[in-house]
Amino acid sequence: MSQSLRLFTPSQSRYLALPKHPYSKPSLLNSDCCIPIVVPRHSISIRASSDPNYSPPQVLVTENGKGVPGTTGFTLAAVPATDSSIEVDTVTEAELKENGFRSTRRTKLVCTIGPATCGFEQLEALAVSGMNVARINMCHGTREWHRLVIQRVRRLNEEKGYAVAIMMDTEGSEIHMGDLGGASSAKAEDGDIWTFSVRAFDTPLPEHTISVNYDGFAEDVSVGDELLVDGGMVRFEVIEKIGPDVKCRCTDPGLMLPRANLTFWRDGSLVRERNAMLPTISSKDWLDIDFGIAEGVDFIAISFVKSAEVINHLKSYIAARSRDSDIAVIAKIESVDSLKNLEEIIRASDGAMVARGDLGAQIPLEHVPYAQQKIVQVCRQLNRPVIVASQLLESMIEYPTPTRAEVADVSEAVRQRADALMLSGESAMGQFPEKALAVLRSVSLRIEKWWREEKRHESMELQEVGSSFRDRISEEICNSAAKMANNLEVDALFVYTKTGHMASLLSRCRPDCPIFAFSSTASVRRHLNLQWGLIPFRLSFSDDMESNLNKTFSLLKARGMIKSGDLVIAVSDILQSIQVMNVP
Ligand SMILES: Nc1ncnc2c1ncn2[C@@H]1O[C@H](COP(=O)(O)OP(=O)(O)OP(=O)(O)O)[C@@H](O)[C@H]1O
Ligand SMILES: CC(=O)C(=O)O
Ligand SMILES: [K+]
Ligand SMILES: [Mg+2]
Repeated sequence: MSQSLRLFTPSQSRYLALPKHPYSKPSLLNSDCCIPIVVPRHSISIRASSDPNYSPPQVLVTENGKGVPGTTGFTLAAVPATDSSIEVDTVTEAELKENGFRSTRRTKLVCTIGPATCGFEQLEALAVSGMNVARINMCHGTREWHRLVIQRVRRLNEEKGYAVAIMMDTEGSEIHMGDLGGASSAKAEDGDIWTFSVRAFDTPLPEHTISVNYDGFAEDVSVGDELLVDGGMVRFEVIEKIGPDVKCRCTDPGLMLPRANLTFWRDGSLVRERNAMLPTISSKDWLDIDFGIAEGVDFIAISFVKSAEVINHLKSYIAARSRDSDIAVIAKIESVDSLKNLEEIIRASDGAMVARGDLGAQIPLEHVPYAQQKIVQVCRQLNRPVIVASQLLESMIEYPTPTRAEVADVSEAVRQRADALMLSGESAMGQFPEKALAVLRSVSLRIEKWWREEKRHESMELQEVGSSFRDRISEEICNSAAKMANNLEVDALFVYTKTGHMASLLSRCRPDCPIFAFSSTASVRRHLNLQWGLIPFRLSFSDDMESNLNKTFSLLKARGMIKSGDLVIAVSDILQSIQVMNVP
């Protein structure tokens, strides 16, 4: 058994397990890592250490969770890289082989994971259907549940070659209802009287009672105010205040979901009393952020961002806590303040989300489409990925087909060339998560195909973003390469990038052809998976572009993903250059 073991470390360096052999090259191991591998009948996990003084890495062979006697004492030896040392997922590979470059999907897809999708097979089904990023919402579920989902996504990536990134979304401290004492929803009927209370209740809650998370609630509201649940899905009128209890009459009936957001309005405008002073990141959020850092999530999305300051604060916190981590911070634009400070917030962030659910509760609904367009545009100008989120396919929580209006809404976000579209309830707790994802995918593909059929190049005038001279050179190279790619109708752009920056600059140009982005770390590869038009590959490359290109061509040709004669433009941040060539 041991002679033929092949181990893949997280960085995909290759090692062979040699039984009872001197530990020759400890420095080749990356870091303290645990490598789960599966061989017939046995599941093996290996602990390796990069410390040269450390005794040979311990190998523990387990079967059904129990150690197998006589199987310790393996050591590791490096194996030269071979043909398969390029990493891409099987779905992309099959798509490239079958349909060619041009038809690959450019718009990325984010799925909120919930009870409907947290199983390994369900997560795998989403990955097969095109999920690029898995989102976990810290408003719901327990820490153990979140950890399990993260582990499953990791396993999927390791075992199947996907680069599904993990996004953790904070709860934020705006006003919301409690968890309904465990009920999945509560129905409010026309004329019903409900009590909204800041008291701490034991479960079960008294009938027609909703707990509210914000202590100042009962003082801030006034009799006559209109109380909106989830941005108006259900409406109440405040009729009486009795200490911590606020009695309300339902004026617009509907279904209330656990932890639904609450806003109150007076004389037609949103009331922001002391709740305007609530911190963007609550003490619970900080604990969740610590959890996210410890678990090494790829993105942390911050709810109800009001200013750039909170983003800067969080970024320095992350940097201090985890020296090598590259967790990206996504600003959720879902409040009046975030719209006021839009540019500086986006400049400070690594990306943004148009969180239309709460945004639509804070500004009049008819303002939301313009806000969306504006946020998408600003993000594009400042070279930050942008996600359009919430209610894209809301009816598919219950029904297997979307409404025409929903399809039109998805199309509009694709037409705006947002980087990514997001499913919320549709994938978290809906009845048709895979069907909903399939709709996002097919609508994206259809719109993108129209652009090609009509030869409609992207025409947005892009302002300069680079600050240093070197950055400006990279930017000019990418702008020119994208333009050349459109004019010469090349098959693909190749970009070799250490940090991912050069790939994002190409993506920003929204070229007609797909962008093959080669990076040497799995983490950069996952981050690139949120950006428009990028097909992220993991590949170790050198400073010699000639040899990088030859290596890539032969690896991709061997796997049938490109063929002789394909026209390619290559750029890199190693050697600032543009090369145009046919695949030999
Ligand atoms: N981990 C989870 N466990 C249980 N239900 C969940 C979970 N995640 C999401 N849901 C359900 O899916 C619905 C939609 O998810 P979504 O992430 O959009 O949350 P939300 O409550 O609308 O808040 P947000 O404004 O943060 O998006 C939730 O209202 C909840 O009912
Ligand atoms: C996604 C989210 O937080 C919202 O739409 O409100
Ligand atoms: K949230
Ligand atoms: Mg929200």
